[in-house]
Amino acid sequence: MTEALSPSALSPSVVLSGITHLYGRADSGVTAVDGVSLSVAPREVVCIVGPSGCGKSTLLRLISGLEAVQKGEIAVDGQVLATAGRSLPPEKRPVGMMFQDFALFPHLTVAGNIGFGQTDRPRAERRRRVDELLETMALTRYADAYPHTLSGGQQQRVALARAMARDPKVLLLDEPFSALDEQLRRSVREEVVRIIRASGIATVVVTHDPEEAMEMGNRVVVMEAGRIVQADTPVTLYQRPANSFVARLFGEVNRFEATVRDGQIVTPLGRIMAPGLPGGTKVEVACRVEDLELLPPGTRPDAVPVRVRHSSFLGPATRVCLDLAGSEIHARLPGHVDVRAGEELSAAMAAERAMVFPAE
Ligand SMILES: Nc1ncnc2c1ncn2[C@@H]1O[C@H](COP(=O)(O)OP(=O)(O)OP(=O)(O)O)[C@@H](O)[C@H]1O
Repeated sequence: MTEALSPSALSPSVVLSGITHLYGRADSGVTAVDGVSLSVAPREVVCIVGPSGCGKSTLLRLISGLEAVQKGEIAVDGQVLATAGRSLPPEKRPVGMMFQDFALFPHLTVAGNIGFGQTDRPRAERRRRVDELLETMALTRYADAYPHTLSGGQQQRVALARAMARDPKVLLLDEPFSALDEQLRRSVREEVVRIIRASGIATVVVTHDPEEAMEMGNRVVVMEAGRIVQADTPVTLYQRPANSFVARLFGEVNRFEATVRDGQIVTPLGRIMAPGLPGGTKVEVACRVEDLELLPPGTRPDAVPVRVRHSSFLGPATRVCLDLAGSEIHARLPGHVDVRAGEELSAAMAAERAMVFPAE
């Protein structure tokens, strides 16, 4: 099948409906994607984040056409690209893809790389688009250079330009910054986000780095074992995670098992009001390490005694490991905090920010 299958009334942008994907045999294979439905609005940048093997790359490969859809439907800009057994080939899809290793052609110049694969356009138009992209990416002076003579950040921009060259309706970026070192990554990331937002192309970014997802995405989709666990804005994901896995993905937490009694949950760090939860319900209480306050002993009635095990200065913050009645908890305090191993302190939890989940 080489032509579009049919227009879909549902899809203003990218619409994935009920996608399930299995590698290998039905009885012994791996379900890489398990019933995923997701829409991406025009101009939206959606980041898919999750641990290794959760199915992120498979999802991108399905949208780009590198993998055939087995179950469900993929539509882009109102055009159904793939359903089970029927698929538009990758080169016919209005999709631009950028890979983690950039995958530039070493024997082609920068301009050659950007213009590659646009044979369906008149030469003059192709040239104009390449020039335009060279300018957008601040690469005009490198037009005739070969990829190996460029820095990692410049190569990144060439790869992005190539992905954008055919004016795709959707851009797919798979771990776009993993080949760059930490320092370069931050500045290149800002630059790439600026270019993508200015282009207005709906974009799906796959990353295993939650901070990267929060920084880039209007919306962040958290995947675990082939399924979407939560899709929300970065602020909502951080403040109201759907479960303990999501809470832990976006920052270090202290976790306690507890049971609801008379509308309250008693934790080693104090009481939390839990109106509406029936008595006897087993729960997990999670408290972010930055929501723990450390005070001199005896300063507040709601604080509990702790002893410092050790601390690490991390630059913007100090991470303190504490003994709380024989178990270990952690606090993260802004700046440099001078605490010593063995020091007695008291710890108070910001109860209003504590998160309560069903016990696992
Ligand atoms: N070609 C393949 N053949 C068999 N199994 C595969 C294949 N590609 C991926 N898988 C399996 O499918 C699951 C999902 O893989 P996928 O690459 O989509 O995950 P991911 O979230 O992108 O992981 P990573 O962050 O490590 O790239 C994994 O269990 C993986 O081992």
